[in-house]
Amino acid sequence: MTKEVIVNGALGKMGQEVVKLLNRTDGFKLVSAVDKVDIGEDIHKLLGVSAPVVEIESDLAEAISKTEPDAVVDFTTPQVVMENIETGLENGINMVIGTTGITEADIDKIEDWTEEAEAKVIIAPNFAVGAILMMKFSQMAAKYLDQAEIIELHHDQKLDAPSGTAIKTAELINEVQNATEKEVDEIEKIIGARGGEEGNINIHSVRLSGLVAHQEVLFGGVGQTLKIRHDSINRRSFMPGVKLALESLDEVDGVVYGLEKLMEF
Ligand SMILES: NC(=O)C1=CN([C@@H]2O[C@H](COP(=O)(O)OP(=O)(O)OC[C@H]3O[C@@H](n4cnc5c(N)ncnc54)[C@H](OP(=O)(O)O)[C@@H]3O)[C@@H](O)[C@H]2O)C=CC1
Ligand SMILES: O=C(O)C1=N[C@H](C(=O)O)C[C@H](O)C1
Repeated sequence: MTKEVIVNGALGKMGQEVVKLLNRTDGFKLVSAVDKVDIGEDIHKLLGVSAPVVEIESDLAEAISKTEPDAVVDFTTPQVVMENIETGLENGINMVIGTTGITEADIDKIEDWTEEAEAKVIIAPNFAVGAILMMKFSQMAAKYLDQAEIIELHHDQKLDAPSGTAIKTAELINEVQNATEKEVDEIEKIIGARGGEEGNINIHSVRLSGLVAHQEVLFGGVGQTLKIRHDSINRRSFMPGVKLALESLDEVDGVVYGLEKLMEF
């Protein structure tokens, strides 16, 4: 059966890719596109996609009530993502969330909402399979190497820092690493030079035009270092993960946090 999908943030960098994914993939149909500008315009025409007209809507709740979709895919902003999830779930709609900025406390809240709504939510800070492997390998390495720092590098239009992927990676490392106390009293001569801290892990955020989404996890041990790096060189890298999440909605319950939960290891 064809899955009918709304893309929220459809004019954004990721939203556009998802619209194209739905168009080229059998079994999926875009039924509405929601964003803040170009309201009433045909999203397919704007993106140069040859497909039936789908007008851009300004309001997610209205788009849901007009189209009654099987799922909403959300790539908007950390500021509005919780409101969007609440709107989707209030209407009993399953959601696939790529937008970052969702905290552990937010997940507790979303779990409550899904129970009330009897709907499901899949949240993935990163939909690129290679990035999932980078996080998994980092967690494996952290059992054996006691020190780690993360450098995440992104395009200069990214609003949030550090990236959702870096936070999730630090959480995974913190779960298993035997953190050692720092042996020196550091003096930070320029504030922020040592990056931000998530648990025991320092995270450094680089923003430059020319970049897409990249991350290095650096480990240190006695007399050795290990570097694990992933590069998304374009946004199509995230699409197999988005497709997997949409396909998995029928099989999951409640809230799933992390694409790795849908993969076999
Ligand atoms: N999980 C993953 O694999 C990935 C996650 N991301 C995350 O996805 C999010 C979006 O990234 P990206 O596409 O690069 O960002 P963009 O800024 O390119 O796109 C966001 C879009 O959402 C629109 N928007 C903002 N508020 C609303 C709203 N209330 N309702 C509907 N649309 C809205 C924006 O409009 P306007 O510009 O006018 O504000 C914009 O068109 C970020 O959090 C990013 O970190 C990104 C890549 C991969
Ligand atoms: O904003 C982006 O571009 C990305 N955001 C996600 C994040 O914050 O981790 C995923 C990926 O890194 C691209």
